[in-house]
This record gives sequence, C-alpha cells and structure tokens, in this order.
Amino acid sequence: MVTDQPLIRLDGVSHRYGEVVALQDVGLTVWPGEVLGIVGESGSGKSTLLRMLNLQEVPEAGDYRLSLPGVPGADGNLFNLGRFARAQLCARHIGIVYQHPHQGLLMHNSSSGNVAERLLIAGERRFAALRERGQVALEASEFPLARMDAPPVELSGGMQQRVQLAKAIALEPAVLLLDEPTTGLDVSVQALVLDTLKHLQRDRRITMILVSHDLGVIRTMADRVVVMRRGQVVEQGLADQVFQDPQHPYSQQLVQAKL
Ligand SMILES: Nc1ncnc2c1ncn2[C@@H]1O[C@H](COP(=O)(O)OP(=O)(O)OP(=O)(O)O)[C@@H](O)[C@H]1O
Repeated sequence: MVTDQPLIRLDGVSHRYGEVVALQDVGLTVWPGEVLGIVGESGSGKSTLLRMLNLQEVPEAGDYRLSLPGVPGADGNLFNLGRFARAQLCARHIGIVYQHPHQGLLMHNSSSGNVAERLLIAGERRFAALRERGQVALEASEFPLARMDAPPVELSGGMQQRVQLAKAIALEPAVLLLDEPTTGLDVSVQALVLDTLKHLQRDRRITMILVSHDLGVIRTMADRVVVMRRGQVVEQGLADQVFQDPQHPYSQQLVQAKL
C-alpha cells in the first residue's frame, strides 16, 4: 500500500564528531510499505544515520518527521523532543535490528523474555497475553517456537537475528530499521534471514530501512536505494535504476565493483 503521504521525511541532517563530518545535509523520504536500502563504503555515515532515525542521537542540525497520526508529540520535528519522549516514541513506534545481537538482546534471558520485554513497554502485564503476543512475533520471524525459552546465547547467529526481529516487530512499529542484519552470517543462513524479511514485508507491509555494505543484499530487498559517501547522499532512486544505470561516478564505481 503506497500512499501519496510519505511516512518519513528527513531534511538537512548534519552531524560532526569532533573534526569528523559524519553526516552533511542528508535528506530522505520514505513511503509507507517500501524498503529503502542505504549503501556506501565504510565510514560513509550509514550507521550514524540509522541511529538518528532511531532517535538514539540528535544531530547538530536537521528535521525529522514521522507520520504517526494521533500520537501525542509526534507531529513536529522529532529531534526537538526531550530525551524521555524520544525514548518512548522510539520504543513504541520504531523497531531496530542490529548487526550484533548483543546490541539488541539480553543474551542470557530467554528468547521469549526478550520479546516480552518490548511488550511490557506498551503496558501489557498479563502473563498469558505476553506469551501469546511474543509467540506471534516469534512465529512471524520464523523462529522455531520449541526454542522460545532458550536464551540467545545458546542459539545460532541466524536464530539470534530472528529473536531480534521478533522483538523489533512485536509492537508493530511504523518503521523497521535494519543495520547490517545479515552481515557475519553464513551465506546460506543469510539467504534464509533475507527470505524471512521478504515474507514479513509481503505479509505485513512493514516499512523498512535497510543499511548494508553488501550490494547483493540491497539488490535483493530494496525498492529504492540511497547511496552515501563521506556523510552525504550522492544518489538516490529506484533500485533497478541505480543498479542498472547509476548516475554518480561513485555509484558507478560501487556497482562495477560488485559486477
Ligand atoms: N561515536 C562516534 N564518535 C566519533 N566518531 C564517530 C562516532 N560514530 C561514527 N563516527 C565517525 O563518523 C563517520 C561515519 O561513521 P558510520 O559508522 O556512521 O559509518 P558507516 O557508513 O556506518 O560505516 P561502517 O559501514 O564501517 O559501519 C566515520 O568517520 C566514523 O569514524
């Protein structure tokens, strides 16, 4: 379901760490139900951008609008919200999957407990409901329910990513941020996790922003692509267009390197 109203509008985002320019005047528009891929070499600012979108950090300059009708405080620039309001909004309406499971999970708690933790944020307290809603999210993430009480530390890398995914989608967020979600997994496991993401996208029309340095992953998943270099967006367009006919010399270089 693609509407004429963007879900996310990011404008003029700039940020430095000391002398390092991490983001320079970055702008993005994300439409409901689409998968936006972000590619670029190491250090180009991809992860920083995702942290800003997840409201973990606030840039020196920039405007971030997320269409959340009826959510108090969500109708202005989200970067202007206080720390508590940002944390609440992020926990309730933005899901994230990190490359390293320990960034997103309590590795020694049960997998179902990790998902339940997210549901508790939304005020669910009934044990049976927590377990049932947790199961739904784990099932949607194609996690084997027989292992739901095992802690992530005892699971394979692919299974750990599925627990992160279940936790991220448990509250049906407006947007799912994916920061190199399959990097470091075996190729066959990577393909299975990407399949799960595709199923989720097809069945639930979840809007996704996917960061990867792997053009193959972006090509498999993304409807549109943003190419970043040295903190700037150098090209954006439909994935087919960017891959088949890149316009910026850096995108041409990236695509050629992959071929
Ligand atoms: N917390 C931080 N403190 C200082 N510098 C940082 C910090 N986070 C990022 N940077 C710098 O900002 C720039 C952008 O980093 P970022 O991690 O966003 O790039 P990236 O494209 O995600 O790279 P990679 O693919 O290697 O993760 C880099 O020069 C990086 O060293």
